[in-house]
Amino acid sequence: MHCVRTVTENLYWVGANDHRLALFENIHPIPKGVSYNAYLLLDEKSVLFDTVDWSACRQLLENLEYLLNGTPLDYLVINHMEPDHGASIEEILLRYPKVRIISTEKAFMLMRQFGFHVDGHECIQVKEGDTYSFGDHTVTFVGAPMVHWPEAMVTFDTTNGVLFSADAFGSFIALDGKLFADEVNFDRDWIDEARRYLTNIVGKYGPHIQLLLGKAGGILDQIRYICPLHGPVWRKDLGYFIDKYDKWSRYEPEVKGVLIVYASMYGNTEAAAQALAAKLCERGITDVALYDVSNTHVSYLIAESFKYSHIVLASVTYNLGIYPVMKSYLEDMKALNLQNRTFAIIENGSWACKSGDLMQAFIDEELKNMTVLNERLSLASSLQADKAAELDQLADALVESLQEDLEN
Ligand SMILES: Cc1cc2nc3c(=O)[nH]c(=O)nc-3n(C[C@H](O)[C@H](O)[C@H](O)COP(=O)(O)O)c2cc1C
Repeated sequence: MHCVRTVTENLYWVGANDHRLALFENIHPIPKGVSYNAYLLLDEKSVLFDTVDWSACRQLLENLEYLLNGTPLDYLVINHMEPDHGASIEEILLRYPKVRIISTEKAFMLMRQFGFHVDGHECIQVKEGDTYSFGDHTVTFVGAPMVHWPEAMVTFDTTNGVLFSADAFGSFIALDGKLFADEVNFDRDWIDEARRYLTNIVGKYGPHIQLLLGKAGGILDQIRYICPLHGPVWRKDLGYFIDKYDKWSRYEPEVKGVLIVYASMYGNTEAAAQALAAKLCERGITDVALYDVSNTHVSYLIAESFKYSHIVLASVTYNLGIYPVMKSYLEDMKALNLQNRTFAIIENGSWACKSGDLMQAFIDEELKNMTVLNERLSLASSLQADKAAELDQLADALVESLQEDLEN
């Protein structure tokens, strides 16, 4: 049975939802699922924009069969061939052998690498600025390399103002009947997962997103719909989401507040993290989030690190090193290019405390444009009363730095 939604006149969402996949890219938990979006335009010619993951192929085929109603599929536009969108290409080619495929040179190369068997079908190679008409609708193709693979492009329909934005403006969470961002409470229920999607999947490529935003900026007044490959379609308040993307891709914090991430085996470092959180709240800084690095998947920590302006790292020393899970979180920050944050450090050790110096060195040497506050809290096994003044100094320094940020 088909399951489709109308985007706008003659344009349909023909994708599917996935609640079975536990790990996106086999690494990021998606407890609320994900959607694979594909779109069908019924003009003089019929055009399918992208396909879906192999697990959702059957639903896509039923949706196409219903809407095409016995007529052929004329074109398949592949904006992004990564297997969660491109895996069903081959099945489409088998079912609709006369379909012409439109994509970039690199995408065709990668399709062949992945064994999608496009040869023998008409492959139309397009590049930045090329246009194509399907009848009433004329589209322009715009390169979007590294958002999120090198072959990616986006397609803009100049007739109805629809931007097929590939992985840009996507989000985790299955749609489950809803299609538009204005049909959900996005700022309450979706923004955290949208941030987690963007920062972990494409976070490394901020400058490439900026490039794409620059291109979109030139036609902003013409864009009426943003149709991404995951998550809801945007038709209202586009500026809200574009502004988030702008901040994330410039590595600018969204919130002047404090993220505290602690690594603790027996609870003493955790107690110091909790005491600091209480001191901050007592000083009126209530935008404080606290996480145990050991039981929080790093994708959540990365998303929160992109959100907050200040990050406190509290770690035990472990075999003369940083606690391994904390180290891995720091490595992820580096891999995803996080910049422009202010850090504070709490260290703990029972006989040879090293974690503070090591974390400081990592931030200074491996990360870009970071500041580390001088006020470090050093613990010998547990937080004792004689450290009360140091704890206060750390809280004061964080408040002062936040206030400086707020004034700028
Ligand atoms: C396996 C293991 C290795 C440790 N290695 C060190 C070390 O190299 N240097 C040190 O000063 N403390 C070391 N510690 C002590 C911890 O850094 C920390 O002081 C202690 O676990 C108390 O903090 P917690 O309650 O937050 O876990 C180690 C503890 C464990 C369990």
